[in-house]
Amino acid sequence: MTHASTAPLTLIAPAKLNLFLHINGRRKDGYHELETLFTFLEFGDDLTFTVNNEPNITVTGDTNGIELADNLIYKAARLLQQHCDCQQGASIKLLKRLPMGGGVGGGSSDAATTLLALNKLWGCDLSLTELAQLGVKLGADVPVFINGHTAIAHGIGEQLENIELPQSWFCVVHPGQHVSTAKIFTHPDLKRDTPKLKADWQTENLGNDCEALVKKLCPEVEKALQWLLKYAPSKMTGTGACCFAEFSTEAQAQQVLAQLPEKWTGFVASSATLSPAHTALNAHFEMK
Ligand SMILES: C[C@](O)(CO)[C@H](O)COP(=O)(O)OP(=O)(O)OC[C@H]1O[C@@H](n2ccc(N)nc2=O)[C@H](O)[C@@H]1O
Ligand SMILES: Nc1ncnc2c1ncn2[C@@H]1O[C@H](COP(=O)(O)OP(=O)(O)OP(=O)(O)O)[C@@H](O)[C@H]1O
Repeated sequence: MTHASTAPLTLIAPAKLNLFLHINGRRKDGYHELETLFTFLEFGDDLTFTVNNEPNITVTGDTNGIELADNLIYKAARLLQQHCDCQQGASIKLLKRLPMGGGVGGGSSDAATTLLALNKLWGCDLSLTELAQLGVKLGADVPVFINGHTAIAHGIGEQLENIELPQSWFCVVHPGQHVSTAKIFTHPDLKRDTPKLKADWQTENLGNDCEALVKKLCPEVEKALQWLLKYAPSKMTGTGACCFAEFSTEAQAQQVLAQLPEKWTGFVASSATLSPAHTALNAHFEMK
């Protein structure tokens, strides 16, 4: 039985940061074996879902020129609808805050929030494991957003080991350049030979294997990192272009953001052990 609900539900699709990112090798299918630490930020896109009893799916709002069929929100909704043979549809409105191609996982997070929300709203009742198995078809980063917990990822990024981290504050800077994930992962100069971690790793000592190549290809990323490093330990996230500096208080992070050169954009947010999408979804369905 489905539980149709016509009241709109708004959920966040949070940003992720890769607190380190190691590339251990390349598989025959072209995908890379990774070790990376994912955390979520209390900052992201907003998605508003309104269920309808027709099977059509619409995506409106800040679609930024992405064709409906290419939008990861639409792809996620269709995938779930087909997988569950669901007769309902949805109107989905997007408020985009996350820079596209920024390394903060905006597209993957939008897809995961869509799967999480419609799974509940359409009454599909898939487990998180089943949703993650569907989600990985849309992108290697989707399962971590479905899992919803700070985690070390292995494999292509889909094998997750939940961990606890103390809360930090981050100043995230987008240096205006769009970096194609595919371009970085197919580049001959990418470092792909970092050995697997030993048990006693410390986040602060570990870097991002994509950083040297992206800095070479995108001078603005190098400049943004140099600028952030004046204030605090800083790294690039994912395949860039966003870079982040870590602080123990919000005030310290805001002080740095206030001095951001005008040519760049940025935001301050705290980390969250549990994805804010899960927190909001759990609160909504407990209230019902
Ligand atoms: C680099 C990270 O952002 C770290 O969080 C992700 O692993 C990328 O995840 P994503 O954007 O969801 O990646 P996908 O959309 O699946 O793939 C984008 C491109 O990156 C390459 N790719 C991705 C993940 C991975 N482990 N190895 C890869 O080589 C894929 O071949 C593809 O050409
Ligand atoms: N809803 C969406 N939001 C953002 N990008 C989307 C969306 N749907 C499709 N895309 C496509 O996905 C591409 C990657 O977008 P995204 O913002 O996830 O990159 P990213 O932050 O670098 O991701 P990652 O860190 O996972 O590599 C975009 O360039 C865009 O063409």
